[in-house]
Amino acid sequence: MSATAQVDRPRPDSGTRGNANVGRLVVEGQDRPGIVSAVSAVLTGQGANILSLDQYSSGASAGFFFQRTVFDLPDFAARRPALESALAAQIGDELGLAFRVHQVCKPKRVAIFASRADHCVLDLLWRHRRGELDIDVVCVISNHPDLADDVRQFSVPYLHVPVGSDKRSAEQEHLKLLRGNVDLVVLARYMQILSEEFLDEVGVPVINIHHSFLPAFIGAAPYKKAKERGVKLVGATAHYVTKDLDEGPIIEQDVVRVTHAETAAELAQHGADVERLVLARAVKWHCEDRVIRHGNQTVVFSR
Ligand SMILES: Nc1nc2c(c(=O)[nH]1)N[C@@H](CN(C=O)c1ccc(C(=O)N[C@@H](CCC(=O)O)C(=O)O)cc1)CN2
Repeated sequence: MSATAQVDRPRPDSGTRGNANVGRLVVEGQDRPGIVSAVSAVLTGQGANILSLDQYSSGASAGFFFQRTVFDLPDFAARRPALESALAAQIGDELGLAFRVHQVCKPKRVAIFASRADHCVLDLLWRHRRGELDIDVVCVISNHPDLADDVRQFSVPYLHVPVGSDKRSAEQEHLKLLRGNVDLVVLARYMQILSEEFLDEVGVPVINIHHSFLPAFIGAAPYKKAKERGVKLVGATAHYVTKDLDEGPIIEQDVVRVTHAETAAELAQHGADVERLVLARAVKWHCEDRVIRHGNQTVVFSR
């Protein structure tokens, strides 16, 4: 590992990072009275102490319920099976809700895809090196060789998988590298449209940063389209990837003011800062189990 990568760096005091006894519980489903009480009863009944709790109900009648709970469970690994069994019985079977449990000290394994633009992928690697992203960066995969040296400076494997006319063969190569090895794929300005088959086969969420304030300017060259439209704001959108281009559930967005005097290239420069920040927020929130997908929308329990 390079010398710079070994430099002590301030790590945000998350309070729970690396603590093997801390877990996160995400619960979602049809809303009804008493869910918060029932979830709390299961956790405390299994010896857990609730550290924080976020909850949202989408509406009085036929609404949906979403909850994220962080808890401390001594001897977590040994007691997790009993906890999940109790949740399955009392939250799943009795209340008809879906749930998932995560152990905080096991960061999500992330593969980052990039093409030629460096700002988003290098920003994620820089934030990871600084300790701002509690993730395990498994590799960077790109359809171009351009970024290899920059990425390898972060002691992260760089895998060049060219994409020609036969996109599926490239995707098959991707799947060999990813299947079973990652929990999340991040498209950091990766400029290839992923097939529906790939999205089904990769089996984990895929997050993309689109370089416009969706739903404006879907598809390629959004800054050129923005310049032609005479916009006064440019922005970026991080969303989950679906077969429908740039139509997936939005996780985070932001904008920056621009003027008539700026060229499309200058709009892109302003936008790049927003893209980096929006993608980093989305990756951080997803990997902290703060984002719950619901149809084509998301509930985000951000700080
Ligand atoms: N199935 C999906 N794949 C991708 C999505 C998505 O939402 N669903 N988002 C894009 C990212 N993107 C804009 O943010 C984007 C990337 C690429 C293109 C495009 O037209 N690509 C061409 C090839 C361009 C090239 O070779 O340089 C293509 O794939 O034919 C449009 C939008 C990432 N993938």
